[in-house]
Amino acid sequence: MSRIFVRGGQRLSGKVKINGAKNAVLPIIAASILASEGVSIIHEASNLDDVRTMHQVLEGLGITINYDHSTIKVDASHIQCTEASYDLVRRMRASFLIMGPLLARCGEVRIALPGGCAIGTRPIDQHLKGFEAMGVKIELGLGFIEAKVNGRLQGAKIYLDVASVGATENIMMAAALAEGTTIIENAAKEPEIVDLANFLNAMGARIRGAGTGIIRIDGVTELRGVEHTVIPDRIEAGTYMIAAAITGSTIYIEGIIADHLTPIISKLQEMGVIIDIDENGMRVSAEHPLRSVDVKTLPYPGFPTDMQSQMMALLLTTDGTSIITETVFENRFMHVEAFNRMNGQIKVDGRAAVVSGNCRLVGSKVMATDLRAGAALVLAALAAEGDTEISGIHHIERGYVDIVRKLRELGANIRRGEDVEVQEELSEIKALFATVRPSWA
Ligand SMILES: CC(=O)N[C@H]1[C@@H](OP(=O)(O)OP(=O)(O)OC[C@H]2O[C@@H](n3ccc(=O)[nH]c3=O)[C@H](O)[C@@H]2O)O[C@H](CO)[C@@H](O)[C@@H]1O
Ligand SMILES: C=C(OP(=O)(O)O)C(=O)O
Repeated sequence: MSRIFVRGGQRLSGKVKINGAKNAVLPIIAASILASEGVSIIHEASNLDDVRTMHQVLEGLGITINYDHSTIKVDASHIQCTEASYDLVRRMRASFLIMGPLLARCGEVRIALPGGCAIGTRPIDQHLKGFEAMGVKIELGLGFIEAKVNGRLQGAKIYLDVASVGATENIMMAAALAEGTTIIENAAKEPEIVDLANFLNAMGARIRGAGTGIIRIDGVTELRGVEHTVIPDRIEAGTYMIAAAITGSTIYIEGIIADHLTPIISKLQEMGVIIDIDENGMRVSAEHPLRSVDVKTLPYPGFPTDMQSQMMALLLTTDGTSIITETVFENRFMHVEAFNRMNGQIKVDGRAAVVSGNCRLVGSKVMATDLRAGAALVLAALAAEGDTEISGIHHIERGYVDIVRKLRELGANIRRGEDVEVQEELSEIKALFATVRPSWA
């Protein structure tokens, strides 16, 4: 099994370039299903496991899709199948985002219930509530959903009980081809939603208000493929900002939209990190000790839950005690156990974690339990004394392009490799077989 090995204690320096946002490109690929003519050309489609999974999902629908050097081309003029297999959908929650586009284009879909990171129960009731309001009949089978609409989807007024990113995206895509107007109230405001709306509008959709709590979609009868460049990944950028802060280093982060990073920038500044923004990126510079701060995760423009575990790694090294409150997902503290194995002192009480600073992090064998938890362990390992071996790295590879190479280029002592013990055992077995001659030989 592959592992990431880190020897802590190196200062970082130099420049790192941010790739296209995973959470923007996935809905945009799903939205390309809506184009009944023309080819959608999507640039900055990061080379990530999740993007490859979405590629396979569309291929499974019989759509022509081609992925080459961060550019995806989708020709969805012919859709041969409206079913998404359990095998693909369980791997990645965002595959569920094909439901809205398929309902709008084909009037039916059969899709497995979604999987993804183990960070909470993650229901889909708000997606389904939106589709039902638009006239869709939904049947829940064992692990499957079957949905159908007679004729076109009907525009509706939909109030989301929680400002769900996925539900906002799924409903917005369905509504783009619906008859009449759809209004989504208490919509999510994340930058990835604005990027999706920009893509849809370029395709011919009529969407207003994306990025605010009320989105109005006037349905149109057809959409066409267009060319689009995905926004930079604010969570990848935030992760490298913390890499600089946790190692007391100065690095330059290139290719960002600073506005999307406001909640992360202001928290880090509160801690004493110096951030200089210019037109190409930002210089992040830190000297220890940094100040401890309290953090509460919230939907955008609040502090992102996808940065909570990375922030926890940093708070272990600051000068006092901090409280982190996770309000978005009910089970997103799985990384605490691994941090405590590295000599961290964190106590969890419901949705709050009390993080003791001034911690002498010590290298250890730890396991990534989800994508961001994995990234946070890499960060903690950069600051720890000695060697850390991180398993479960398939989680990290879902969402970070070349994290090992990028950190090594910044000066980190980090490599990706196979588990040494397993390798040693394998070579012993190979050596044993080499000495055994079968009787017939
Ligand atoms: C691919 C993608 O973009 N993933 C992001 C997206 O996930 P995702 O779109 O799954 O997250 P949501 O915004 O939907 O979830 C937010 C909260 O709403 C709840 N909920 C959601 C839908 C629903 O029908 N009912 C319901 O109760 C969830 O359980 C959760 O507690 O937004 C999350 C919150 O910023 C991020 O952590 C994920 O990285
Ligand atoms: C939780 C995440 O992804 P997903 O919604 O795909 O599980 C994430 O990007 O941190």
